[in-house]
Amino acid sequence: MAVLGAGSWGTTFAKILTDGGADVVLWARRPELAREISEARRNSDYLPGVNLPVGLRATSRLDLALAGAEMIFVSVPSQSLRENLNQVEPYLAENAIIVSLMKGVERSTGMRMSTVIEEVLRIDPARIAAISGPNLALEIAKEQPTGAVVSSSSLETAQAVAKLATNRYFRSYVNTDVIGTEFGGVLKNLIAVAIGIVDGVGYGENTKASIITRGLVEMTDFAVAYGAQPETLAGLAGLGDLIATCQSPLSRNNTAGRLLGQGYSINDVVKQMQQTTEGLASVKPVLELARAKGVEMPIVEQVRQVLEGTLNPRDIAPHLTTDSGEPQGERTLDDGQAHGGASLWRAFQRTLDQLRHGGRSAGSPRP
Ligand SMILES: NC(=O)C1=CN([C@@H]2O[C@H](COP(=O)(O)OP(=O)(O)OC[C@H]3O[C@@H](n4cnc5c(N)ncnc54)[C@H](O)[C@@H]3O)[C@@H](O)[C@H]2O)C=CC1
Ligand SMILES: O=C(CO)COP(=O)(O)O
Repeated sequence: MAVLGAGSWGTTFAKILTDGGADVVLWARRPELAREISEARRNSDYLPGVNLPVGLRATSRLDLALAGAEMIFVSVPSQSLRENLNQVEPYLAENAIIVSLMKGVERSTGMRMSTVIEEVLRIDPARIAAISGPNLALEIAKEQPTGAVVSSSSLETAQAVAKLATNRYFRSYVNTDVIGTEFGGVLKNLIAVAIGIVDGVGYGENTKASIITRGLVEMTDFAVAYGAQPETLAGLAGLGDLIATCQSPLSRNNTAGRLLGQGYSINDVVKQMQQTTEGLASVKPVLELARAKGVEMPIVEQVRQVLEGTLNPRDIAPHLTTDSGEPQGERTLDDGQAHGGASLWRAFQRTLDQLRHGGRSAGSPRP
């Protein structure tokens, strides 16, 4: 099988698969990195201090990496996925399964990674899977015990991938909620940026716990509006990843937020970040998708304002400080009474909206 992308997560995932007994070829863009991985068994820029398994091979030749590969795991920055898939297509084995390891949406279209894969490679969704969960690469590369979720519209595909992506320190669970699993990974990055900002400003645990909890509500309402199961957002791909990313200084999203909170401008932060920071590119498309479904995301909105320099990081809060201040329940559009009226009303509005627009929601980007 092949893993495409030899950054921190691609290399770590190649190790997970190899340690699980699979025969893996890792594709690196740069020949010198492929050489370092194959010969020195190291990827010193991305995973300092980690010894890679002896069986893991690396190459900078995409044709060699893909030759006969029945399963292809993709871990490149979300914004370059489309261009990479165009290069993959000529070498794709018939019936190969493609697995996304990425946690972003395409900025120009708002599409999830599995839908970009489906569109570019024109393959049956049953041959596509996505993996997500609390998976800080360096911790897993050091073989610290961890869980993740493999999701595919085909349970059989999810199970086949999960069997291979399991070893003594890594356990893969399965589900068929691809929307919830992918959006969980995308949205927790945005909340992690907010928590980084809070850390950078110097606020304490109450602010963080309030933002994490309110953030989970935003994540759940958003994902459910696009067809996800709420339970997925309460699982490893939602709450699990939210906890890991918000707590850890290893998180690039959290780190970027911290720098913003300390007063650096977005340009300075982008210059300082050496690795992929998906959250920074996802804010705008996520807010557009939220608007299309009438979902309120005050925390993500404040992250956008801090990124644009229109909100002082010290003013970040679990709620918009400019809102009416009217008492409300904890779910969005909820009046606080213990009934399902708010969500029923939302579902009704959504159905009406879709009927008006021939089955698609108004002006919605393609998630
Ligand atoms: N690092 C982590 O802990 C985890 C990362 N992810 C996700 O994995 C994806 C990849 O992230 P990382 O490996 O962490 O990023 P990274 O920044 O460590 O590595 C990205 C890799 O992609 C390569 N790359 C950059 N531009 C490219 C292009 N145009 N075409 C092909 N390759 C290109 C880089 O050379 C590098 O090897 C992201 O979507 C991230 O959210 C998911 C779970 C954990
Ligand atoms: O997705 C991750 C952990 O699950 C990695 O988070 P960062 O991209 O913020 O480093």
